[in-house]
Amino acid sequence: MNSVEHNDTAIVATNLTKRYGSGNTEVIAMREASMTVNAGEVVALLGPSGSGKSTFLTAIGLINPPTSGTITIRGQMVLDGENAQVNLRAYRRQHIGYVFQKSNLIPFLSAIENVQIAMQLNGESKRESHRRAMELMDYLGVADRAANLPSMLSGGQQQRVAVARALANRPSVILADEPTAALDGHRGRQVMELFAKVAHEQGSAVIVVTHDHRSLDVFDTTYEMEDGVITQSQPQHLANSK
Ligand SMILES: Nc1ncnc2c1ncn2[C@@H]1O[C@H](COP(=O)(O)OP(=O)(O)OP(=O)(O)O)[C@@H](O)[C@H]1O
Repeated sequence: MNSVEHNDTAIVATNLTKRYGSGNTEVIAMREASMTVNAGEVVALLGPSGSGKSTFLTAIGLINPPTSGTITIRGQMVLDGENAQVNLRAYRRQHIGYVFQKSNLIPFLSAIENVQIAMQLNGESKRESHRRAMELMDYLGVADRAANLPSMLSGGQQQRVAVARALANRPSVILADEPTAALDGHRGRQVMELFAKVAHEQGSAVIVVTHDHRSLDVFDTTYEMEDGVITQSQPQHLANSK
């Protein structure tokens, strides 16, 4: 058990700053960006292209550490600036589900094997991982493509398999970078609703970077990023009640 049963704060990002390059070519992609997400909360992060959203998400996902600032997940500090406080690879595999802008499926594995492997790496049996992968793919409307290689699926289908893979280990943190960009409006909304359902039912903390303003009512909280700075927008339920 982790050390946090008493505390429902899932993610605390404090004053994250990220500098790429140096001297003339230095880019400050995040400036003292902070965000707290509770277990069971689903959050949208909006902002123009280049504002730093992917940089923020990959920092929380323990893929691209910040230059400075701290990230605490489930009560445990995992990154202090660039310094790892845990085994990042193992931590990521167990606790974080990540959906990238592109699906990043393994090209030589079938769709269902791509979902199963996430569970098998965590020690799940072949049989149980197959059962859960099928259940998730069914839920996402791609069960009939289970045996196909990613190259035989449409972009939207590949992305739905990637969402299934991210949910497979019931992670406590789910991060998605424009997961619905390749989907039509209806499917896109379904995926957003699925994230909200997983957050509310499973207690995961979910952050979704999105440009899709049509589905914002699905989210508990909306943040905006501009020039590397994050601000919280008006709480969604208040905006909706106008
Ligand atoms: N590896 C890198 N090296 C140098 N600069 C980078 C790197 N990655 C991102 N940047 C710069 O950091 C800034 C923030 O980029 P980031 O990808 O985080 O923005 P974004 O809001 O996710 O954009 P988009 O919506 O277009 O995906 C941009 O100015 C970008 O050019």
